[in-house]
Amino acid sequence: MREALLAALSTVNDPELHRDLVSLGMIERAEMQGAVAQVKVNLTTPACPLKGKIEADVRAAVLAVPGVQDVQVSFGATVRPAAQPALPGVKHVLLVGSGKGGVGKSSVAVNLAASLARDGARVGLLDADVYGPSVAHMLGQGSARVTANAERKMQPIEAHGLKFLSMANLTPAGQALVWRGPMLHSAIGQFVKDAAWGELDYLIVDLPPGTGDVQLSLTQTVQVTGAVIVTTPQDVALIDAARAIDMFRKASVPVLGIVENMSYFVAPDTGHTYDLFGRGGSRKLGEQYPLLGEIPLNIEVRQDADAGAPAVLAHPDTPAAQALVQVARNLAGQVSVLAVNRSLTEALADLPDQLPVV
Ligand SMILES: Nc1ncnc2c1ncn2[C@@H]1O[C@H](COP(=O)(O)OP(=O)(O)OP(=O)(O)O)[C@@H](O)[C@H]1O
Repeated sequence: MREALLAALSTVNDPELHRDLVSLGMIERAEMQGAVAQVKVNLTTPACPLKGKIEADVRAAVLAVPGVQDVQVSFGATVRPAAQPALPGVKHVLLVGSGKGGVGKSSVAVNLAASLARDGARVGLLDADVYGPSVAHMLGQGSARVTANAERKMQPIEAHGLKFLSMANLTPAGQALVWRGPMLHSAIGQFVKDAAWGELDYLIVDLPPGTGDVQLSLTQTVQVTGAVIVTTPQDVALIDAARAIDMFRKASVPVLGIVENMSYFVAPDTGHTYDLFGRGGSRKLGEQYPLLGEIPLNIEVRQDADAGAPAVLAHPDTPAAQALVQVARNLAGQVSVLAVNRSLTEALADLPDQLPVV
């Protein structure tokens, strides 16, 4: 009977990976208890954007097996690491960048991290926006101080289900950082490598806006899985976003997608939609980069950031929070696609040129 279940499950494709669940090694359990089939699917990320579809497809395929009267589908998740893991214990380093300042990059980074953590992933957030660190404030930890552990490594601060490090928790409040390139380079290196991040599925890095020293440092210091570009639909932001994309391309960092923030505003009193900065402009950035989502302007996003709680946790039912959750899941999906495709390519490359004659 197990063979019949597996045969049925091998007809179900992961909608993003375009291969069947059995050959992807995603079926952890397939057995009968009486007339009820028990199937456990091990997803490639707990933030799987298409979990609902996978569940419906599994159910339909297994119900077609003769003798099966009902199906119970359960899920686990193991994030597949990048071909070369970024750091010991860290499966993926994901950069969040923008060309222009003030487009909401830090707000997006904080909410992506919180959303992935709420979905069950182990998440770290590094505030590499050293000149304007806002992550600590957005997580309500502006006055926390970073401590060192027994191995003299920086101990990330824990808040809202994730770990983070920010320059704001190392320098006295209100003081500006006046560092040149080489000092920045070593500080970023320490943030990444000399911190006790522990086991992480995703380390999200909030970059400073633009295309400068910090961005370059990071891509040289650590194996990055990919970058996300945050922009508004406004032409000036899009022009700068295109520059950021070009920088990542030159540094061989894959661009995993675009997030269009402040896409539109729905007036709470009239329900009218206003496209304050234009709309849909991110599509102009090119077909080759997936649009991970369009996030409306919502007063809660700003208020929650000021109050120190990510909107995806504090106001999960608002349209902006829902859009941010979707962006986080779409991003996790893109990371899975990249990781699975890379490991397949590597496995193929490892095959001998000529298979032995048996
Ligand atoms: N979707 C949104 N709705 C409402 N307010 C938002 C939204 N996104 C960001 N904001 C607000 O806009 C301001 C700028 O956001 P944020 O600091 O995240 O931008 P940034 O791109 O990281 O800026 P910087 O270039 O300074 O690093 C903040 O006050 C934030 O709360």
